[in-house]
Amino acid sequence: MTAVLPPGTDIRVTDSSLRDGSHAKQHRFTAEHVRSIVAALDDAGVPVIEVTHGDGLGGSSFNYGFSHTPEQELIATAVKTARRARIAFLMLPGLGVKDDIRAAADNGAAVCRIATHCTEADIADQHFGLAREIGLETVGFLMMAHSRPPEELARQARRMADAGCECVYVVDSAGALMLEEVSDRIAAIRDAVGGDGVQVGFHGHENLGLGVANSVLAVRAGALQIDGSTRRFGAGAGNTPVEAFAAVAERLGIRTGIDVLKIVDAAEDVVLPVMDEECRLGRLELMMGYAGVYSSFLKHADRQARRYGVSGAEILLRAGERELVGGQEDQLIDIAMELAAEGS
Ligand SMILES: CC[C@H](O)CC(=O)C(=O)O
Ligand SMILES: [Mn+2]
Repeated sequence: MTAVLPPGTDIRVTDSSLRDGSHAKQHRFTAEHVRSIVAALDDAGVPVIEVTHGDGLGGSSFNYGFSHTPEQELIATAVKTARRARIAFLMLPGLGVKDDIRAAADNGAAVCRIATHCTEADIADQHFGLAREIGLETVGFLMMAHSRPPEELARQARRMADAGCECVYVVDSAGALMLEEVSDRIAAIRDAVGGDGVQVGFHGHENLGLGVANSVLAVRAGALQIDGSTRRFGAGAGNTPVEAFAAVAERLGIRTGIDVLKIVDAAEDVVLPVMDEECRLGRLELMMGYAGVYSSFLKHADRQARRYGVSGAEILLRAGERELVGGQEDQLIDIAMELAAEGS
């Protein structure tokens, strides 16, 4: 079932605080965190709330970081707590498997979001197929979308749509896309798949401070689904802040269905207290947007910089030059060792 926009809205917002924020929280979410955040977002009218380990189903591991609480328990808690919102989960084929999708559906999740690197949509064929078969709504993530031109993303989007994806997202994993670079990508995908009723979405990060502006341009180019995280609770400098986006959208006449006063209270009184530290646009975060590095590499790069006594910014610059993709976090160690050997 392609996402039907909630009555009286122009677009649908998905809040990713309890999934992308898992990177910032080093995957230490508890059931109580999920209960309090879902209750507040649901009350503010956020229509979709994503809950999973930061790296998706099956992400709890030595490489990515172990979850405090099993993610299926967190998903079940979110489903029990939400009165109106649909609960979504993320999965990266290979990290998560089809049985994980079945388990999330059994726990009541309604939206299955499947993420691949933006050149590798074909690895998700069977996962979209299964998700549709068991009645889940499907969303596809083309990650690191800054790294490929609009026409290539459009070809990958076609592949996802043919496999059963109902909304293809341009995912600015590195927070590196700037303004028209977003519009052009959204428009190319909309032209490629929109005729078949497939929607287009945008997932932004704040590493260049452009999350809200990029999201507005995405809507103007035809995106019907927009991601954000309340209080920017996400990887890197965080995601497009839902409360700021809701306020700007309202001023621009774009109806999100989110109550601005309630979401700013949720940001301040409920989400902020759960964060270990506020997501900020500091040196390393900015460097991720500048160099085009996966936002979820932030904590890993920072850890290796301290361990080897080298510059975190230099690590990120090299990671950008090498076009590292998700799953290659261990190469940050190699880069840190190289820098240490070079004495820089
Ligand atoms: C590792 C999954 C990743 O965090 C998905 C995402 O939110 C992104 O690429 O921005
Ligand atoms: Mn993200």
